Amino acid sequence: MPKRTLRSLVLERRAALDAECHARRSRAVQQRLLATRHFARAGCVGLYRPIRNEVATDLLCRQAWADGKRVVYPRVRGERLEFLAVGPDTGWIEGTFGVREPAGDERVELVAVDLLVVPGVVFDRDGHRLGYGRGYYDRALAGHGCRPLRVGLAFDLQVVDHVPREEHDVRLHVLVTETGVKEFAGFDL
Ligand SMILES: Nc1nc2c(c(=O)[nH]1)N(C=O)[C@@H](CNc1ccc(C(=O)N[C@@H](CCC(=O)O)C(=O)O)cc1)CN2
Ligand SMILES: Nc1ncnc2c1ncn2[C@@H]1O[C@H](COP(=O)(O)OP(=O)(O)OP(=O)(O)O)[C@@H](O)[C@H]1O
Repeated sequence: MPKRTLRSLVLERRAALDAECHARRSRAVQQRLLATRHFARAGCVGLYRPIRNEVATDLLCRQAWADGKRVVYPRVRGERLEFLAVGPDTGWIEGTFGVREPAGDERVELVAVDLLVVPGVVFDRDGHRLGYGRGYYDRALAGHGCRPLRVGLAFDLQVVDHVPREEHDVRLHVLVTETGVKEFAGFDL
């Protein structure tokens, strides 16, 4: 199935989740990640501010702060993503594509991030993902090797057998859904 068809099909499925179901499943996904050694070990965690029924990240953010971890969120700058440190008092402004972005100005280089939660629309069983088709995360992560650890968050309804792949696609190390944590082969975690 072409990327665009797959993307709109899954977006439609995800949009159909009602608020209660979305909240319950988001909690389950986040609790699974919170229970991993990956989260426990990370001193700096990158999150995203959800749009369009993406898995919520609020519990991850609160737990990270409670643990004294550093938390960063992305901001779109032209074709690039920047990551900014965020605390409980950070303000948010409406950025590109309707995503809220930190108002602060404390930039953190991606090499200083231990675990990056990567948003996406469709995910497959080998760690490939499809975003909204602008390539921001693929560009940001190109050439970064194993740091940061790339973790996808998804509802099971977003996972398919095979996502069409291209040369520039950056594979995830770990995918977390409400039913499990999958660590992909080929990485030494
Ligand atoms: N929550 C979240 N934050 C994120 C991303 C993301 O996927 N999710 N990004 C991941 O890159 C970056 C922002 N990039 C984005 C790119 C496109 C769209 C999007 O909804 N595109 C619409 C068209 C919107 C328009 O052109 O006005 C679409 O594809 O239909 C959203 C975010 C950084 N922050
Ligand atoms: N490493 C890269 N260098 C230059 N351009 C890139 C790179 N990675 C992706 N792109 C550009 O981004 C475009 C969109 O890529 P793709 O369809 O894989 O995005 P996506 O994974 O759905 O989106 P996103 O990463 O934003 O969530 C590609 O057509 C390509 O031109």
